[in-house]
Parts: sequence; C-alpha cells; structure tokens
Amino acid sequence: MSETPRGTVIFDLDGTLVDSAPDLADTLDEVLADRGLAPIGLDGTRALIGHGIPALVRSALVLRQGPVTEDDLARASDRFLSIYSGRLAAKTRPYPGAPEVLDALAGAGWRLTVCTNKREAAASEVLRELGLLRFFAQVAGPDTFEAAKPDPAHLLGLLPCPQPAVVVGDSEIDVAAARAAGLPVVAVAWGYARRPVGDLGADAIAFRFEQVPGLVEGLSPRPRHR
Ligand SMILES: O=C(O)COP(=O)(O)O
Ligand SMILES: [Mg+2]
Repeated sequence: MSETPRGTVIFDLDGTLVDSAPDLADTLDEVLADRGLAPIGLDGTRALIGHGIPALVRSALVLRQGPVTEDDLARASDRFLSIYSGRLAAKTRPYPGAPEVLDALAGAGWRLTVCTNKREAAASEVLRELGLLRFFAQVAGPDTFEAAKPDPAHLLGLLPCPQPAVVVGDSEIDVAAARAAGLPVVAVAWGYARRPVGDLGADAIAFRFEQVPGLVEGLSPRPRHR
C-alpha cells in the first residue's frame, strides 16, 4: 500500500465479497431438522440474510413454527453458531474477480475494510480461510462498535478521521447505512438484496467485480495534499 492512503473502501461481506449462502442454508436447515421442521433451502435462506445470524434464525423459525420466545431464539441461535463455526467456509467462496480487485485496490493506495452484520470473529475467520483477510486493515462486526448496519456508527467506526470513503454492498441495509453516514455507495448486482439492484437507491451499480474500482474512484473526491 502507498504511504498516503487514497481513502477507505468499506466492503460488506455476505453477498458482496463472498457467497456464504450455501453454508448459512445448510446450517439453518440442520437447526430446523433438529426441531422436526421443514428446511428453508438455499433460495429461502438468501432472502433472509443481511441482519445477522440471530435475525436469520428468528425469521426461519417464524416461517416454520410461528412466534418465537427470546429463550427459544437464544437456544436456536447458539445451536446455529456451534454448527456454523465448523463450516464457515465449507462451501462459501469469494465472488469471481474479488481477490484480484482487492489486490488492485490495495495496490492503488486504498485502505480496505469490512463492515458486516456477521460477528467480527466469524467474519475474520471466513476471510482468513478464503485467503482474503490479508487485504483488510480492519473487519467490523456488530460486536466491534456495538452498532449494526443500518446504524451509521457501524460504518463510521471504520473511519477514525475524516477521509474519502466509499461503501460497497449488496443490500438495502448497506445503502441505508451509507446514506445515514453521508457516504457514497456502490450496490453490487450479485448479492442477496430483496429488491432489484436498480431500486436500492445506490449511487452506482456494479454488475461484475471488475467494475468496482472504476466506480469507487468515480464516487470518491481526491484527497488534497499539502
Ligand atoms: O446477515 C449476515 O449474516 C450478515 O451479512 P452482511 O455481511 O451482508 O452484513
Ligand atoms: Mg450483504
């Protein structure tokens, strides 16, 4: 990385850098099977990802068994985490082009960070197992600053001083957090958004990973050097 960072790119994780839905779906279906409930499957799981694991488990239980008590949710979330921690990157893979683009952005002087609603330790471990952790100066989960997207504090914690920054994410949650933080945002077309990517209200859309650096450059003011 160059001595004067160009600015910070804040990447979302699930649905943006990595396709984690297969491992999340397998885990969710195992939790449901333990309870004699029908599976949600890959497509069903994709539609529930983005607000973190407790929210994912709650949504699945509500769909399959109706209202859930907080105790029951805590038990099911613990069970989910114990299964998921053994298969964080069993089927999870970076999206095509991600490693090359991260390498290029770092080489161009960008400071790279991750802002995810997956807990910090699990997010870092997924990135480590996929060989991507080395690109990132910091990885922030909802437990890092005690703030979870769409709370802008989750993004702003990654920017300790005023600097150019661009958010890259796949969902309405990422766009809402970026808007609340006053940061420009690129939406990627390959993730888990519940709406068409053109309806997310992002400043730009990437249809392939290779488009990300050009869009990030275009949205970021050049820092002034004295
Ligand atoms: O819901 C999750 O698992 C977190 O997803 P995110 O990395 O897209 O924030
Ligand atoms: Mg996401």
